[in-house]
Amino acid sequence: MSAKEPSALNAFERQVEWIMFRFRWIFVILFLLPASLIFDSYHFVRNYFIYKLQSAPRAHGRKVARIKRQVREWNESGKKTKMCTARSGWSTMSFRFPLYKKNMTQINTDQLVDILEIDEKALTVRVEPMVTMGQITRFLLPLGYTLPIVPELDDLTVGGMINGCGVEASGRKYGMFQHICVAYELVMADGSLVTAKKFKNPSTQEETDMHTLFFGIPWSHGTLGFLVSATLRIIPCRPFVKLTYYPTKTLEEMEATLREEAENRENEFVEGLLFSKDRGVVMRGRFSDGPIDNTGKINSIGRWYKKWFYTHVEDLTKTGKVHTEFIPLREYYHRHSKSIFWELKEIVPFGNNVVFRWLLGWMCPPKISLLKLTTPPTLRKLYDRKHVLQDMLVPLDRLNETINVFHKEVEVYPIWLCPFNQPSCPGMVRQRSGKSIMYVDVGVYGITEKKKIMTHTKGFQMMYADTYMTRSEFWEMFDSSIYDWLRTKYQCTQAFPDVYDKVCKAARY
Ligand SMILES: Cc1cc2nc3c(=O)[nH]c(=O)nc-3n(C[C@H](O)[C@H](O)[C@H](O)COP(=O)(O)OP(=O)(O)OC[C@H]3O[C@@H](n4cnc5c(N)ncnc54)[C@H](O)[C@@H]3O)c2cc1C
Ligand SMILES: NC(=O)C1=CN([C@@H]2O[C@H](COP(=O)(O)OP(=O)(O)OC[C@H]3O[C@@H](n4cnc5c(N)ncnc54)[C@H](OP(=O)(O)O)[C@@H]3O)[C@@H](O)[C@H]2O)C=CC1
Ligand SMILES: CC(C)=CCC[C@@H](C)[C@H]1CC[C@@]2(C)C3=C(CC[C@]12C)[C@@]1(C)CC[C@H](O)C(C)(C)[C@@H]1CC3
Repeated sequence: MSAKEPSALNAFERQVEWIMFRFRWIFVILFLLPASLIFDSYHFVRNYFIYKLQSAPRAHGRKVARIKRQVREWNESGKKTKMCTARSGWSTMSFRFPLYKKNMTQINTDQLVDILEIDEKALTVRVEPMVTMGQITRFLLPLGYTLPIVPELDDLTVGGMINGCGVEASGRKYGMFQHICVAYELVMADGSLVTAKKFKNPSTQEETDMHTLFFGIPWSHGTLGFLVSATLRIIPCRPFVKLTYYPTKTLEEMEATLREEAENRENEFVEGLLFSKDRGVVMRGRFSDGPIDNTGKINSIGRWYKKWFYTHVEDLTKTGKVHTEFIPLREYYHRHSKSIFWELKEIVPFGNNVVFRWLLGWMCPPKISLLKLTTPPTLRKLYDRKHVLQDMLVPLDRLNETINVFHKEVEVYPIWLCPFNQPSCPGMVRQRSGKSIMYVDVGVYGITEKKKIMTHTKGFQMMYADTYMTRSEFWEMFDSSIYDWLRTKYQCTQAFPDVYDKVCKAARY
């Protein structure tokens, strides 16, 4: 790790920065909360009608034909620049704006926003890539199904979760988002439409190729082709999660409890939160029909007047006692949305105050995309210097070591701990042990006075976060064997940038 150079700001600039940071809530409350509500209501009504009219499956063919035509036109016009999606930088769920988009041919995938079909026999759902997590849970839960993995923030998209990556507390059982995918429909660089999927015993060259492509897509950030639909596994669910909180008093106890619960086959969800290096809580959840056996009460944490989830958890750790309660399933899935993990406290410092919650909590949270769109450059610079955003995926036995590094270098709490199962299969994220290994996502998000640039860390880094790696460090972390082969086979080198050129610091503002 190396220290970041302090930028030379004069006293006036610092004051402007400080005022913008401290009083951003005025703008957020007056403009962004109502705008977010209008935006979400519009999409809710639109999706409702599309669902009722059942028009999405018919429209899908037309949308795909349009994308194929755009790619063919790019081929015919001499392949002057490389291609990327036309999704605007401000609407993506990462801190940075992708600079690379300006100089590329943008292929419009923005209309791919619908759920296409549910197959209750095969237990799958077919969706377009711009479908969001909030949209999926709203659709599936009333039917008694859920995705095995629902990454927290409502606006995360299926395309982002597959081409980037997605983790959630059920990862202990199901792995990462890519591991619940059954098939990808892709428009390739030559304008052809292919379906990449897993074959038990690929028998033809075509099947072998599609099998390999299936493993190559996750983490490739749209540098192999355009995803136009994905078939995802679904599982039956129940209306509540029975959640038990185990407070821990040392890092060793946290690691041991997290491992024990993550390896317990009866658990559906396991997640940890560290509030200081030693003090934390492990939460284990199981599907449930509610408090029929008097083992706890219902806590509707998603209601507008309820405290932010992580503060509720912290209060429970202070009692030092094991606690059990029942949380409605959808509210559990989106438990970190209302407070944007713990980021909203920097933006609306009194957002968790009981009066604010009762009066305006129903409009929260502001949409991340609108927050991003309206972040002035001055504030971006401040976040650049003082804000840490890191998700490190490390084997669970490295947890202690990783926390010690984060504690020494940035000391930001809470820290999010999300165990997930990493199978030994090919792809960019690769462990070659031949068996599945329990990993943990160590998520560090927040303002710090001690910001350092994380360069040498063992494990895998999620690429939406702050990355300062060189090209060689990047390819030391990720496995390029399938990726390079697919890039050559499908003429991607001329059509798309290399994944490093999309995620490195220079490519993002
Ligand atoms: C010069 C060159 C030529 C190539 N030619 C071809 C080719 O003709 N056809 C082709 O398909 N690929 C080809 N590839 C890609 C090749 O499949 C990958 O590079 C290779 O998979 C990585 O090598 P590996 O020894 O680590 O094998 P692995 O990646 O471990 O495994 C080989 C294949 O087995 C399957 N597999 C392995 N583990 C699992 C698992 N847990 N679950 C399900 N499936 C699994 C995957 O499909 C994988 O592609 C080529 C690569 C190179 C560099
Ligand atoms: N719980 C979790 O796991 C969380 C995960 N995240 C991270 O947030 C990131 C951003 O999410 P989100 O805003 O939804 O996604 P983005 O729009 O940021 O997409 C991420 C990448 O995937 C590519 N991509 C997206 N859709 C397609 C498509 N249809 N075809 C080809 N490529 C595509 C994009 O390519 P292009 O550059 O061409 O647009 C981009 O490089 C994710 O990658 C994830 O890692 C963030 C918060 C929580
Ligand atoms: C793997 C997991 C669980 C990741 C969670 C990531 C979140 C904490 C990230 C994703 C998007 C994110 C980077 C964002 C921000 C905070 C951290 C977020 C929410 C904020 C809201 C911080 C304030 C900034 O001014 C700005 C609005 C630009 C960003 C937007 C994106």
